[in-house]
Amino acid sequence: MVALRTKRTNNEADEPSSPVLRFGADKPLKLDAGTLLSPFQIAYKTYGTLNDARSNAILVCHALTGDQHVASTNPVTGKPGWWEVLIGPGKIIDTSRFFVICSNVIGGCLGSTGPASTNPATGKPYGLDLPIITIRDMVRAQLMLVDHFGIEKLFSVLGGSMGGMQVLQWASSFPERVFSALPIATGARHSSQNIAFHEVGRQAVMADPDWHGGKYFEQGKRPEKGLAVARMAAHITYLSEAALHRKFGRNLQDREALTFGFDADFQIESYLRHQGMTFVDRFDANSYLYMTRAMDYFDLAADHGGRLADAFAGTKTRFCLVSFTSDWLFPTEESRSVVHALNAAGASVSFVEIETDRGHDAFLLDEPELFAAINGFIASAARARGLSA
Ligand SMILES: CC(=O)SCCNC(=O)CCNC(=O)[C@H](O)C(C)(C)COP(=O)(O)OP(=O)(O)OC[C@H]1O[C@@H](n2cnc3c(N)ncnc32)[C@H](O)[C@@H]1OP(=O)(O)O
Ligand SMILES: N[C@@H](CCO)C(=O)O
Repeated sequence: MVALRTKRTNNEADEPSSPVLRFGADKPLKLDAGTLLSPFQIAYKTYGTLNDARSNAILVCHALTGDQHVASTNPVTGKPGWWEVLIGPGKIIDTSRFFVICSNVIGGCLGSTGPASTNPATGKPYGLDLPIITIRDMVRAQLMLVDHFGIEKLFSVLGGSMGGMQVLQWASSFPERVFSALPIATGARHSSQNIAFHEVGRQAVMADPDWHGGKYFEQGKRPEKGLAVARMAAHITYLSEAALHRKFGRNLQDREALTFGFDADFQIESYLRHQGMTFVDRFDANSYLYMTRAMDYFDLAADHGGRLADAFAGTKTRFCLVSFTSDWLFPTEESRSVVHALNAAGASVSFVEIETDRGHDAFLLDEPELFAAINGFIASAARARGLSA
């Protein structure tokens, strides 16, 4: 695998107490694209201890640009784990009680096989020669990891956004392996508008002359400008108009007056430039193409003859769906249609819509109502599973 940039460090060396582990399956991964991925590797982290009955495992699925560093310092950014507010000893997902697994998805760029990995056929990075990866492929790979642990049934699978898509895919493809499921700020398909935004981002990457048809590593280049623009556009969709107004309004950035030029006069411009610049330090451009494509292709109803309820036929999994009022990327209607389908399938399902102006990325923030919903759902599922408090 090609190292992304100087900021990237050796994960294991950085965190001896909580190392990134690597799993290499001894059989190939059958991809929806019709080919086999072999060999392949999953980078993952675990927190807590698997009990003797192997009944306390929680799989956390990350979003578009997330990673396995869910509950401990991210060695690439030096920031806390992306759900460290939620997961850890004594926290809502209490790792002194549960065994938490979080893996970097296939196609990603934090240690699992992705477009920056070496293609065994050429000895060079795959680039666009990596087959398209789907949400179902990601889940099939995670299943091999779960099998590797000898876990028959996951106590819970949870995640937001693209993580929520994986949760729904798990519950649909392997219902007997999932006791409870918590899909947050997600939907059973990617909408036309969402595909449109992703296409803008991909075109920004591909228009960067440093992209070189995806073979930029071989040229010693990276399409940083294109990727930064892609992230800037995408980042707007993770927030809400109300939150942007509240945080930035029309405030000027480090100046008293407009400059009558194209510098970042406004705070919001400066903020977006910052989001774009910091993103390219931690993410690979080709991975961004693959991750966005995986979300675009996701359509659980289409995989079941157009009837979403059939994706969950006969399920015994307990579900809790969560949406946010200001999320215009995955509006509440998307969650509600999953709830309707689960009701039609006779599933056990609860649903919470949380009032907030923080938009789609509210699931990554300290949202008391979100935490209360997760806490209540996990506690009730744990009682039903016979896991003592
Ligand atoms: C689910 C997973 O798997 S994790 C996914 C990967 N991670 C992410 O997507 C996180 C990136 N997303 C974000 O940071 C999102 O903005 C949020 C919504 C989650 C964070 O929200 P908040 O905590 O409210 O942070 P906020 O949006 O204000 O951004 C803070 C950053 O903007 C910077 N910033 C704020 N105002 C300005 C400004 N006027 N000019 C320049 N930079 C600014 C801050 O310095 C801070 O920078 P840092 O993150 O490098 O420290
Ligand atoms: N902001 C998050 C969620 C996007 O859906 C991410 O980049 O993964």
